[in-house]
Amino acid sequence: MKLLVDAGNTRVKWRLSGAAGVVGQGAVLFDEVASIPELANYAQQITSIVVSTVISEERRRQLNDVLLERVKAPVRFYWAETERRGLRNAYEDPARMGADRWHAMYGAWRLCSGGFAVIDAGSAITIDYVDASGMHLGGYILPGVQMMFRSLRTDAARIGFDVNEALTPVPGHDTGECVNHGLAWLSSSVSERIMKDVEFYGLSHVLVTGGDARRLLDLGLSAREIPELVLDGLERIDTEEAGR
Ligand SMILES: Nc1ncnc2c1ncn2[C@@H]1O[C@H](COP(=O)(O)OP(=O)(O)O)[C@@H](O)[C@H]1O
Ligand SMILES: CC(C)(COP(=O)(O)O)[C@@H](O)C(=O)NCCC(=O)O
Ligand SMILES: [K+]
Repeated sequence: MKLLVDAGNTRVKWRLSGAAGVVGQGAVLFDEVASIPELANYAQQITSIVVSTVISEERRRQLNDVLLERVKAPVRFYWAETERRGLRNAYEDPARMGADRWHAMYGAWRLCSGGFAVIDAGSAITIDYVDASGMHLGGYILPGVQMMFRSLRTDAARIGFDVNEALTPVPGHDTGECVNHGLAWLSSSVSERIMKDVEFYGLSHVLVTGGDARRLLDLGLSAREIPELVLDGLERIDTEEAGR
């Protein structure tokens, strides 16, 4: 069995894959990784651990140690690349790109024929466009919704509000509404702009993933949600590398 891990800045998404397919998968906070039941239950059957991560080097080492305490199997980390099977990275220095972005793009590349947009609504929101030839046109990095709520709460003295994540992008009549509706309005504006870009670049597919994907969909993004797109791309890459 193979344990696949997508360790983002908020949650660690994991998948246990066996010969017959997915045995289990889930998402936990970083500090909860040690308590994933499948790690203990399948420790003897896991023969490799495969990781895509964007966390700090210190946390990467901690994650590596937590996994190895429970599972005696080789851990392999995969990072963003210049090119793979026709998908070409726009970054001059691909090592600077978050591994999750490359793995999500690769998952989409293997899934779709034609150009596509990939949106990963996580701690940060990433948007990447790839044309039908596999050329990465480039992308955007935006603060995620929790990051935006936190910044208002910590950086503005007189803004007190309860987060209710109302999905009503209409003008607010008090501080709480101005903040909650404001972020809904901003998210709906992002969704609308993505749809305009998709038309402008002639892309055929829009894929969305991440913990806040549903929010963007509810605020107007017309896209196909693939919750485990990063893990899908990571699994394909590891399978290809194993076959070399
Ligand atoms: N159980 C949860 N715990 C934390 N965040 C969650 C949860 N469910 C949904 N979310 C939302 O998902 C976002 C994190 O998405 P995720 O894709 O896990 O991020 P990352 O890949 O950066 O770790 C948070 O900003 C939050 O709004
Ligand atoms: C932009 C990100 C923080 C998104 O990560 P996440 O929100 O999923 O934790 C991550 O892709 C990253 O650390 N990127 C490095 C910079 C870059 O991609 O150019
Ligand atoms: K992510």
